[in-house]
Amino acid sequence: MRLALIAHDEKKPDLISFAEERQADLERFELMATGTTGQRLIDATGLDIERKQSGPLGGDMQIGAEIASETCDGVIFLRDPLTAQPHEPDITALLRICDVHQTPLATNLASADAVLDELIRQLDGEE
Ligand SMILES: O=C(CO)COP(=O)(O)O
Repeated sequence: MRLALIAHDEKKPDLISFAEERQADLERFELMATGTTGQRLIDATGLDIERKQSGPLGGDMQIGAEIASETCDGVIFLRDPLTAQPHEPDITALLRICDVHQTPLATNLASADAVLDELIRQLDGEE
């Protein structure tokens, strides 16, 4: 099962803490991330993560393409709701394509736990 991890700059510390707390669970997935998020997560946890471009350079669109291809099963995207992003259209497109494909999407820490728990439940059912 493939999971995407993304965080805006103000939320990267939260995502790193989440990944540290849930590292054993995350290791069960094929992970992908936008560029800077991925590097920060790798540095902090050593998780094996496929890094896409940085978000403003097209990383959100690359993850959107994975969702459109049905090669990404869930997204944890800790958005910063208080800071304008130069690539807002890409962010909107990513959220939209998740809805089009019924891809589980968490946009804050509380729902990140819920989405990860559900995907783990599905993984356990597959085994
Ligand atoms: O901007 C982002 C998502 O919209 C995240 O990109 P980075 O992980 O490269 O910072």
